Amino acid sequence: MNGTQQETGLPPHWEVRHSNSKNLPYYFNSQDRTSRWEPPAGTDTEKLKIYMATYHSAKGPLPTGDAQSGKIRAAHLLVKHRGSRRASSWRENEITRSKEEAMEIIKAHEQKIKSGEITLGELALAESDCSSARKRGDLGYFGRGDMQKEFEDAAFALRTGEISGVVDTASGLHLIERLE
Ligand SMILES: Cn1nc(-c2ccccc2)cc1C(=O)N[C@H](Cc1nc2ccccc2[nH]1)C(=O)O
Repeated sequence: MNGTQQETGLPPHWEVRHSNSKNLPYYFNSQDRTSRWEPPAGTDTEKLKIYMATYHSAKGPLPTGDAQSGKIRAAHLLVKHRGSRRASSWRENEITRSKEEAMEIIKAHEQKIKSGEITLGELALAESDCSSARKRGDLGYFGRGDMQKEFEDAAFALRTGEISGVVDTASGLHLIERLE
C-alpha cells in the first residue's frame, strides 16, 4: 500500500493509498487518520513524483489489502541475529551471528529465490528462524496493525506473488512473499 518514508518523500505517518472508487491515489495520515487528495506540507515532491511514476507506470494502481477485510496473506523467511528481539529459534538455541552476517545469508537466499532456483516457501522450511518455517513461512492472513510496522508496510506494498527485498525489523532480516 505504501513505500517507506525515504521512498515516498512523505512526512512521518503519511502514506500513499489508492481510492478504488476514483482509481486515484490519495494521502493518508496513519497517526490522526486524516486523508487528503493532495500531498501534505513537507513532502519531498521530487521523491514522491519518482515513487508515483515507478508504481503507477510499472504495475498499475497501488496494491490494496483484500477489498472486504483489508487483510492480506504472506509468507516470509527470517534470518535472526544476535540483536534480534528473541535471539533463539527452532534451528538454533542461541543465535550469535552478527547482523552483517545475517545480511550476507539473507542476500544469498534472496538470490536463490529471485533466480528461480528455489521457492521462498521451500527455503523457509529449512532456513527460516521463525516458527512459521514449518508452514513454509506462511503467516496466514493479517491486517494493518497486526505485525511490526516495517514488515506490515513492506508486505502491503507488494502485489500478489511479488517478493520483497530485505526487510529489517526487531525480529531480524526478512524476505516476504505476498500470497493473497
Ligand atoms: C507472527 N508469527 N506467526 C508465526 C506463525 C505463523 C504460523 C504458524 C506458526 C507460527 C510465528 C510468528 C512470530 O512472531 N515468530 C517470531 C519471529 C517473527 N517475527 C516477525 C515479525 C513480523 C512478521 C513475522 C515474524 N516472525 C519467532 O518465532 O521468534
